[in-house]
Amino acid sequence: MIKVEGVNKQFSGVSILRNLSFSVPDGEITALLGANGAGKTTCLRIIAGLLNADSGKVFVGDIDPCKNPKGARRQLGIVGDREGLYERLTVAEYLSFFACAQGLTGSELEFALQSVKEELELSNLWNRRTKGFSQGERMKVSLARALVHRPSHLVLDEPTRGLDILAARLLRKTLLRLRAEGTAVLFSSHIMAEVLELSDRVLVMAGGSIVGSGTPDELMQQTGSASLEDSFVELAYGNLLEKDKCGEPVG
Ligand SMILES: Nc1ncnc2c1ncn2[C@@H]1O[C@H](COP(=O)(O)OP(=O)(O)OP(=O)(O)O)[C@@H](O)[C@H]1O
Repeated sequence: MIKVEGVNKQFSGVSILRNLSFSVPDGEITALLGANGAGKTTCLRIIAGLLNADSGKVFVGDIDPCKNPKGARRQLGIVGDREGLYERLTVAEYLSFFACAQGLTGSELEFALQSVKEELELSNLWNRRTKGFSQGERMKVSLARALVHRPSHLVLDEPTRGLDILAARLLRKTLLRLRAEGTAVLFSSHIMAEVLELSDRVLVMAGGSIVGSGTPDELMQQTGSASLEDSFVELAYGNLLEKDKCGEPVG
């Protein structure tokens, strides 16, 4: 389970996350939704240990990434908003480097590399240097890096960004397999069809906190909406839309 407890974060004196709390259960896929700038990436970067919260706590399993970043990283796969590939390495060298950094060696390392190569259909890219890779190819390699050490928790920031239809399908299939194996999966997205297809639970962020959570059906019931998209708009922009209707300035 991933737990976020009372997390606050400011940038240049502006509050981005305010007493943010939620949990991501094992064996479930949880979607994190929010308007542009709502703080999703900031939240995911804090869980990944790439950014410190001003206050509050995060747990990956039992581990606090602030106290034990290496231990948390072993249990966590991250697909971030910046791919950060090492362009002079081939895909095989790059993934091998990351798997070794997570403590894999010998036959265990070989098995992990082969598994990820097959599952993510990376054969045609395997011995190519990543310099010049397309966005979709870069995303596939990032996903492979996140999965190569078989983490029990997975955090993905808009993972289908740049993927073509077949690659997006492959990603969805992979996430569903990981869920069945008990992995706790958290992903951010703006694509409602994808959220509906994949998520067990949805978290809606606005104003730096969670303003709605539940299954897609529960959110629709709570807001009296006919679709998940309408529920999201109601929860994430409801106050702004009300103000707009009253002729007050928005923003
Ligand atoms: N390092 C930083 N310095 C200053 N402001 C930042 C920094 N990182 C994020 N922000 C600001 O924090 C807010 C939340 O950004 P964040 O990237 O978390 O949003 P998001 O929900 O992921 O948005 P999107 O859907 O557009 O990707 C934005 O207003 C952003 O400009």
